[in-house]
Amino acid sequence: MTAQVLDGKAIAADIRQSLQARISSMVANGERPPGLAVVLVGEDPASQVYVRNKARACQEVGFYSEVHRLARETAQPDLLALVDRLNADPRIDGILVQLPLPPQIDAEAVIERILPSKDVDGFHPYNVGRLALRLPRLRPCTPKGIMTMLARTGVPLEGLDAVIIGQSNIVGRPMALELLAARCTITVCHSRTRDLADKARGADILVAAIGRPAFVPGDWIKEGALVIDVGINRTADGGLVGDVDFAACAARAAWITPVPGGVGPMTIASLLENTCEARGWATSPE
Ligand SMILES: Nc1nc2c(c(=O)[nH]1)N[C@@H](CN(C=O)c1ccc(C(=O)N[C@@H](CCC(=O)O)C(=O)O)cc1)CN2
Repeated sequence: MTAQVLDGKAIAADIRQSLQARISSMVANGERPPGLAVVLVGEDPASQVYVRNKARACQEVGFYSEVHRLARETAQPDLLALVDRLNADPRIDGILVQLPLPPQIDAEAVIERILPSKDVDGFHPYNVGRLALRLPRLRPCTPKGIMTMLARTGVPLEGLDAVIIGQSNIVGRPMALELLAARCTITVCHSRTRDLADKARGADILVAAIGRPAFVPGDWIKEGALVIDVGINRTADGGLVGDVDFAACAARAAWITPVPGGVGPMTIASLLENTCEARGWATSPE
């Protein structure tokens, strides 16, 4: 089998186009556009790229947006004070603090300070809890974007065996909750998992979110599987590779996401959708 490529870049462009049309007609009717505040602490090069891409996407669809760039040495009380101001700002529907944060800042304390109704990352315990209860409000962007891509395959997910490699709060854990809600059977693997290759070989859906370049070889892939690559690993020559060996895995999978141009752009598209939802504008279900 040779996999069909799930083109996240194209799906994200579709989503932005329909949001842009919706927002311009709402604004023409006198409505205030959705507003997003993005906060970046420090100069991590990858975070700078993601924040720039988020700001550009906001501009493209017609959001009100602000980027707050704070020094790497910023003290936690100063960051919390900014979050408080953004919580109280009526132009701002969504607040996102780019992760990772420098070591002097407790990321959990910052996330918990954001009003759950403005938590467009979906990381606040309230939003994670609601997802766990199958009563989702604002859903974490990367798993939400992956669910949108899976829906585009047209493959019914119910009853499939899903294996997730990686147990992070940003991807692995909420991904498990999303796929469980879609009635898949879930295995979450991590650094202590035994017989990882055997577990991966049983997967109808394999999500690789481990942060190790080309970690998943072709012979871990079940014939006809859906392979989702969340990895963004920078090579010495400045290129990007995912967590799966793309060519070898594509030879066995039915569907596969590329890196770049797969999950990454969908993360940002989901952020835009979440900001519309935080504004009180429902976006269409996938
Ligand atoms: N507050 C958050 N921090 C982080 C999140 C998050 O969802 N919220 N996720 C990741 C990074 N991330 C979003 O912020 C992110 C990663 C990658 C991309 C993306 O578009 N990638 C492109 C390649 C871009 C490049 O050239 O580097 C692609 O895959 O095609 C968007 C968002 C950690 N932090």
